[in-house]
Amino acid sequence: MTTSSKAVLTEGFSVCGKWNKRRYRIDRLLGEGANGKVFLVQSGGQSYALKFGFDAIDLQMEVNIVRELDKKSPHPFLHDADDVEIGGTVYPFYVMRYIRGHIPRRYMAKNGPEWLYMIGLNVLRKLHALHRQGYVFGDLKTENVLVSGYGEVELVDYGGVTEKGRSVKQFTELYDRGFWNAGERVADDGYDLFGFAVFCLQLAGMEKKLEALSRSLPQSRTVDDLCKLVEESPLCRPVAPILKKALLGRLADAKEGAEQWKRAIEAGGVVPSPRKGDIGLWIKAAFIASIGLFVSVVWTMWQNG
Ligand SMILES: Nc1ncnc2c1ncn2[C@@H]1O[C@H](COP(=O)(O)OP(=O)(O)OP(=O)(O)O)[C@@H](O)[C@H]1O
Repeated sequence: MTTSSKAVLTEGFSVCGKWNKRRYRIDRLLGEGANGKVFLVQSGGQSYALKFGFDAIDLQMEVNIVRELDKKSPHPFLHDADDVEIGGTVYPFYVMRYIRGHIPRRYMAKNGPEWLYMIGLNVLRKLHALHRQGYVFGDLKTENVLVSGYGEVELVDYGGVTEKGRSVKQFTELYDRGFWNAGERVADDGYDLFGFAVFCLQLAGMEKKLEALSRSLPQSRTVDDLCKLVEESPLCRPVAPILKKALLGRLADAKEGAEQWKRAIEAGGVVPSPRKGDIGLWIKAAFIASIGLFVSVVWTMWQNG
């Protein structure tokens, strides 16, 4: 199988799978990383995210992981995996649920920095769910988290997901425990929790200082410097003890992290409240959902005589 990053795929272009014969119309580019390009596509009146991989083997490994995780999920993430032939070259791709959301920075710019607390709590809960299945996310970073609604989060990019106990296969240096001389690059709960603390520092306005520290000599990079950044950041203050424990590997797991985080933000009175417009939307959505439920109950009763 040959792959290339040079495939020119633009709006309006249709991709038809070589094996499954499903057709996807490209709407727009959602994002691009080191491993592939992700497009918003339409098929059968539904929106999906379609990822073209730059490396066929890496993409296949990613698909295998998503398939494995889907086995225990009530909402499957993977929709299709196939190849497409364009101009005589075969490109592998997979199609997944489209996540409507913004990267945290954009969400926080729109809604306020205090949303860091809700986003953080929900990321810890997502990590806990993944860890319970025996995997570590690996490449946790701000680009791989999408936020919507009341700070709800979804993790995207399963390329770094690694079975516990193995070497982390895909990571980003800035978030990597090994890079900061704070532990091994081995998939355990603490690896993701370390990345989570750096993720929070990034969102709490410490990105320039983090970048500067990351340029220092490898032997002089220490976790103590990261702990100092936590102390320096006013936004981190209510959750500082938890972030420091995450950096120092002193949290038992993401569940403990989430419980402590929740208590800290409640005690600190920093739980963000939804905007008025959003409350209205929720009430409307709940009302519509209850009508739907009522109609389906009446329908079922009528069907059963
Ligand atoms: N299911 C999805 N729904 C919506 N947007 C998505 C989805 N999957 C990916 N994206 C967007 O596409 C971007 C790139 O995707 P992805 O991270 O999978 O690519 P990558 O090449 O593996 O990236 P990296 O270099 O970070 O490993 C993401 O940051 C996200 O903004």
